[in-house]
Amino acid sequence: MTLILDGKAHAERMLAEVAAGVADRIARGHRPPCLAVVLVGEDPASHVYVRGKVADCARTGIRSVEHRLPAETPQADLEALVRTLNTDPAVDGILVQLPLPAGLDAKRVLHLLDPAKDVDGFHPVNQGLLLEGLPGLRPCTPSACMSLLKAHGIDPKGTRAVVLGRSEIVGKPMALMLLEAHATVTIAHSRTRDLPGLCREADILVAAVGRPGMVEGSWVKPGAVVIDVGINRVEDVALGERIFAADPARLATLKAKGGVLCGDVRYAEAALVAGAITPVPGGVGLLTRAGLMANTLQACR
Ligand SMILES: NC(=O)C1=CN([C@@H]2O[C@H](COP(=O)(O)OP(=O)(O)OC[C@H]3O[C@@H](n4cnc5c(N)ncnc54)[C@H](OP(=O)(O)O)[C@@H]3O)[C@@H](O)[C@H]2O)C=CC1
Ligand SMILES: Nc1nc(=O)c2c([nH]1)NC[C@@H]1CN(c3ccc(C(=O)N[C@@H](CCC(=O)O)C(=O)O)cc3)C=[N+]21
Repeated sequence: MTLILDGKAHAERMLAEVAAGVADRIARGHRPPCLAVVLVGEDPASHVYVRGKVADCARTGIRSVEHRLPAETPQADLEALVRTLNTDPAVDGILVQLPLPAGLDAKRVLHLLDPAKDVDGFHPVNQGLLLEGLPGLRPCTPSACMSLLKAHGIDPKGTRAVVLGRSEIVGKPMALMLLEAHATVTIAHSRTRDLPGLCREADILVAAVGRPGMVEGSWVKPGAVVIDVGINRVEDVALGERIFAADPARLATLKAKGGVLCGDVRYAEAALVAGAITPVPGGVGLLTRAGLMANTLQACR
């Protein structure tokens, strides 16, 4: 039987833990932690994610302050806002939602953040602490994946892990965390030759690419643990017919609703082969949000 790594259940546990930590601080006379979310432009997916984060803040007792800026905001204005939030003693965590609209330099903004308020773990100081294996604010998505493995008693030690994707926010930190947990890690990307063959060697396969249904069932080693980080919205029926060939219910939803969310992995195919697998939706995404709440409490402390 394939184990379904249920992100929702684990996120609930993590949120309850954060809520207890917040309540404890308040009982001891402290103010609640405060997260500032900066959202530039009108990207619909970003608005959905930010709404989710604000809901999680409400659930855990964390105060949230949203700063919405128009897409045409000049770089200097965005940087000025970040500087203000850096020095505001009422703000514990700052999240600048990515991607930024074209014309804005995300790296320059992220480098400006006070590392102690960088709840995304994207600042070079925090990335450097992770590289050295030291405590710091760590990127939420890979932390969430590690936490999910641990909660299910899956120990990466000695396993062969393959991470698809080498971004600063998911792929690279994911590989470092698996390495820290004593896996033997390979990082694959768009120039990697023979991805299917490489994936078939993985005891733990993490997909963080952003290509719907790229990982086919035949790429998965029997019994492997499959972590699907990708969040993609598919609207093209022809594409859906290919990637959901083994998933008639999802194909029907796509046709009926005009779009569905799916990961980088063909879930229905891969679940037949894998030992354990995360669904999309209901997997890593919810945990990423819960991890952000945990990081905000940590930054506040
Ligand atoms: N669940 C969650 O909480 C989160 C989900 N995501 C999702 O995860 C996915 C990845 O996000 P992110 O890391 O930011 O994406 P990026 O676009 O920054 O990185 C994608 C990576 O995938 C690689 N890649 C692209 N195409 C291929 C291919 N055909 N074969 C092999 N590798 C390929 C790229 O390689 P190269 O470097 O060579 O270009 C790159 O390293 C997205 O779907 C995103 O929405 C992201 C953050 C959080
Ligand atoms: N500074 C920054 N930090 C981020 O952490 C960050 C970001 N920018 N930009 C975009 C990506 C993506 N991301 C997700 C968060 C939650 C879900 C999530 O809640 N997903 C749910 C539901 C999704 C839905 O219904 O649309 C699920 O998978 O079940 C997904 C993806 C955070 N990211």
